[in-house]
Amino acid sequence: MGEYDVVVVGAGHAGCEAGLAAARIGCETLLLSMNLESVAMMPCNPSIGGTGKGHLVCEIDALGGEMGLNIDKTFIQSKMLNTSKGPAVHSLRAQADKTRYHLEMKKTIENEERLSLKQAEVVDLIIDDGAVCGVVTRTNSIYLCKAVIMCTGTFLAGKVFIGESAYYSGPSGLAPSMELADKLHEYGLPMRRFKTGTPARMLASTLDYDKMKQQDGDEEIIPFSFMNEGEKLGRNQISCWLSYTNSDTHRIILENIERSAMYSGNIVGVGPRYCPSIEDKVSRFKDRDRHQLFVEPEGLDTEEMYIQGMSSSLPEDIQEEFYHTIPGLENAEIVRPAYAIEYDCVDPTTLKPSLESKLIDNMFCAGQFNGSSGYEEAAAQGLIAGINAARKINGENPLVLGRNEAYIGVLIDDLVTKGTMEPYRIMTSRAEFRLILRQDNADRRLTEIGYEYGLVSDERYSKFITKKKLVDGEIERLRNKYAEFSKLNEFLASQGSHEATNNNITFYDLLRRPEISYEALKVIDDETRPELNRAERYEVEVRIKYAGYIDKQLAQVEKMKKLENKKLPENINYNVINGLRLEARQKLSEINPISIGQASRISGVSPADINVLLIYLEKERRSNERSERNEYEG
Ligand SMILES: Cc1cc2nc3c(=O)[nH]c(=O)nc-3n(C[C@H](O)[C@H](O)[C@H](O)COP(=O)(O)OP(=O)(O)OC[C@H]3O[C@@H](n4cnc5c(N)ncnc54)[C@H](O)[C@@H]3O)c2cc1C
Ligand SMILES: NC(=O)c1ccc[n+]([C@@H]2O[C@H](COP(=O)([O-])OP(=O)(O)OC[C@H]3O[C@@H](n4cnc5c(N)ncnc54)[C@H](O)[C@@H]3O)[C@@H](O)[C@H]2O)c1
Repeated sequence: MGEYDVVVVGAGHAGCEAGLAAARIGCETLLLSMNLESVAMMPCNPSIGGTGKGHLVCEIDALGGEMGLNIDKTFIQSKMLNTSKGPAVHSLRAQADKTRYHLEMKKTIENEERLSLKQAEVVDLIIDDGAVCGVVTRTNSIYLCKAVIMCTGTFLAGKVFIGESAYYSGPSGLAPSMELADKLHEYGLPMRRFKTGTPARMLASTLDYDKMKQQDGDEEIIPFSFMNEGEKLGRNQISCWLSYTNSDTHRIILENIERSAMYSGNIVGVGPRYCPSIEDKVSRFKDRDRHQLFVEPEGLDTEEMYIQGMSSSLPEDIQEEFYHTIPGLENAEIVRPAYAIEYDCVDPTTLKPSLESKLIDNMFCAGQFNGSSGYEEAAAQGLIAGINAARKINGENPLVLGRNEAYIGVLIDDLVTKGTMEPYRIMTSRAEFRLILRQDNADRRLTEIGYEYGLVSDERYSKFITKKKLVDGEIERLRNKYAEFSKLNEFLASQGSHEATNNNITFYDLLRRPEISYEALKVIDDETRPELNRAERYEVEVRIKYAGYIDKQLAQVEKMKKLENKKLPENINYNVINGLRLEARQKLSEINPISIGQASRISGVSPADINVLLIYLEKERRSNERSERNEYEG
């Protein structure tokens, strides 16, 4: 039916980024989805971002991906979370209009040069000499290609559970992908069974809003994309609502717990620890007398409300009973019941850091297929898989982001190095260099890389360079500029700064005081102060206020880099290296790390094993040097 450079299987959040990235880099790309209604579909929470996830979206954007731009077009409420904590964990979260999010992404894909979107179910791969070179669809069409990107999400052998009922299905009543799942097992890919769940949806007009607490978005809109300015994006259009479970809710759930598919033993898949079902929360945290839940509109043109925090696999009659005990939901009409879904995914330790399979050449993998959970995690991997499929075709080295460069680096390194026994969710606590991996500096960390790899447009790049120059210039100006002594102590007192000074002091040092903001300095600053926008002012302030901590972290990064730069050859035979423990030999052979740094993060590889590897590398280096010299001399 056709020949392409890249075929992407699945047009969820991973597949959309993968397809766009490969096409933007110059590959003729085909994006196949079982159903075009599932393009960038949100089968669960109608929101993008949140703790850790907001960071991923900013990074995707800085590299030239689409998720940030798409949510900026379609958000209906925006909120910065964790503002009472340090800037490292500030996380942007936006409610999306679910349907508009899907339609806007579909439109972007439809209008992208070199990218074709088609509805088709892939049922098999064509593999020649260990490398994938095409796909076969249910209607026996064959598409040949140089690389395939697997992004099948929760559809692969999807099975839905509601109480005692269980049936094969994809999410939201869509068809599951069964044949492809069988083929992947046949090809010997080590597959896993994971599960996830979603709460009920309720009819907005049947809720009692007087009994719930209104949750409005922020006054000031902060965009996800570095290309946008908040003031131009529109405003918050909806409210969310906060309510709580109570002892009646918990009693009903506990009395019927055996009827939950999770507890009856029907579900074999492992669920996400950090998005537990309400059954899990009530049974695991028995001392808690209530759990909070948010009622969130799914869009502007629908009456459906999402009940965040209350996913379940209890039967429908029990769902009716326990949801109705919640203040505000007493008379709620359930329009879609909560359900759990089990699906197949691959063991991510069988992937290289480029996201290419170690078992089938030219097959790249991304998203829920790799054992992660979440739209943002999926999109981040999709982007990298798209870039690396294109680079492999062009004979170039893959893009592998370090743990010090991006949350995307942390996410992929965790998956391919440590593996995961449950759906993996990103969290700020998973990153060791949080203070340098902030949302606000994602452009500084990644836009040049995106430009070099061919994804960032000239327009984005020049916007970034202008911002960089402005911010760096302003920091330099503040470092060299002294406050006028006659105005100083009066200013300090006005800011509640008790530490008066008898010395001259620079604006830079003034700004290091926690109680003094960049904005406040304006009154003692003169006309040389440049006009900065919100993002630029924020970056200036954070970089000065946290300079000490940031420098400390950068020094740690330098240490880590030494280990990351010590590359391990791909064909190393760990079984013949003396001194390695048996477990280390097995794990190192399985993961085949690319560097000493990656090796040191494999569970089961001890510091003593790392020393053995370092000695081995040094011996190899000397022996290579000797043979080179001998060759030269003789
Ligand atoms: C019930 C439920 C609850 C969830 N809860 C949340 C949540 O609250 N928040 C959250 O962020 N994430 C949640 N998730 C997970 C979230 O949906 C995924 O993490 C995210 O959508 C994964 O993106 P993806 O691109 O990997 O896969 P998906 O979005 O699932 O997309 C898969 C795509 O692959 C296509 N496809 C599959 N097989 C084939 C085939 N053989 N041939 C052609 N096309 C194929 C599908 O049509 C679809 O387009 C939930 C998922 C479900 C179903
Ligand atoms: N819910 C599930 O069953 C499930 C299953 C799989 C994956 N996930 C993952 O979970 C993420 C969604 O997780 P979640 O359900 O924990 O929600 P979330 O990550 O969006 O977090 C919700 C939290 O956001 C805060 N919040 C602030 N303002 C809010 C508002 N107006 N409305 C709602 N919450 C507000 C609250 O602290 C609340 O606890 C997805 O990104 C996905 O990765 C969830």
